[in-house]
Amino acid sequence: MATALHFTKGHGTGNDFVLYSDPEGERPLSPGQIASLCDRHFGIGADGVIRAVKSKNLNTLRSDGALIPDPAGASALTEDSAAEWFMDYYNADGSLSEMCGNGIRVYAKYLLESGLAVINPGDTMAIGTRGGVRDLTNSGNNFQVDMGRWRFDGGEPLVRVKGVAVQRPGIGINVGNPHVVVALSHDAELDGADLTFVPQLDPATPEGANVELVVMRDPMVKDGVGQIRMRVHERGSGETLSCGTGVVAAALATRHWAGAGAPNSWRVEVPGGSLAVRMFPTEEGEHVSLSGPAELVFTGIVELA
Ligand SMILES: N[C@@H](CCC[C@H](N)C(=O)O)C(=O)O
Repeated sequence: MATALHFTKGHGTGNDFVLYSDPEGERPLSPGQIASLCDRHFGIGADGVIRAVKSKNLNTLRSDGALIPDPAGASALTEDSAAEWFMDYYNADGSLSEMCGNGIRVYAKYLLESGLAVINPGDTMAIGTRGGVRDLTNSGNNFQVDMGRWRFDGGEPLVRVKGVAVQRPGIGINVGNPHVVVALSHDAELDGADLTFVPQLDPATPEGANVELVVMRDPMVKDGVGQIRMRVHERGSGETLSCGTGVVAAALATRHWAGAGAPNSWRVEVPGGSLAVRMFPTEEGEHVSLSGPAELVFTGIVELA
């Protein structure tokens, strides 16, 4: 039986999402339904699906159709009791991801515009994710996300990318979700990469990884801000026009490669626009933030099988 789903389409620097509201946790979708919604020919078309659900009601749909509570919701509330809303994020192939840096800004805008939450300019709101609670600040026309602690993770696998002549060493960085960042030599090499194929990692990681290809701008630092260009192959979604967590991982990797004296503010250009990254000290160690636009484009109703 087909049922109707009210949705909103949104994007952050061209990384696009289907968002829908399910505060009580009555409508989690199956991986097949998510893949159908994201299909660019037979569905709405998107890089991912975001379900707006209250943290206390977070659940998942088992393959036999049973709804089971997801402990990530309770964990979010334990971490921060203010994290009333949870970003339940799925890639275009229906797989789960822990975190989405563009999606969370679009999600905040969706909560705001649909009257589900109030985030006045200058206000900060805590949102639960499977990668931990994230604080979002409404800075007027943009949103800034405190992406929290980050870590080197996953070693330095060799990365083979179609269209790039030789294998390159990457660097594994986790910002809630897993990334491998690879430095390329120049713009032509970045433009020549064929990201319709999944980059091959050696050794492969069981949970997979998002792979970012990066080129430093010339000069690499302008007015105290580091500048890089990036393309990305997202786990579960393929090449996208932007990836917020990938942008953060790329800035962290480039600062690491640049060594002592490298800046803590970065501007990262992606095919869909540009995003700002800032590393800053906190009592619990260094945090990193991501700032950029969030747009809601249209709403609609879709019939779900
Ligand atoms: N587009 C996102 C990342 C989405 C999840 C990613 N594909 C994964 O599987 O970890 C972003 O803006 O961060």
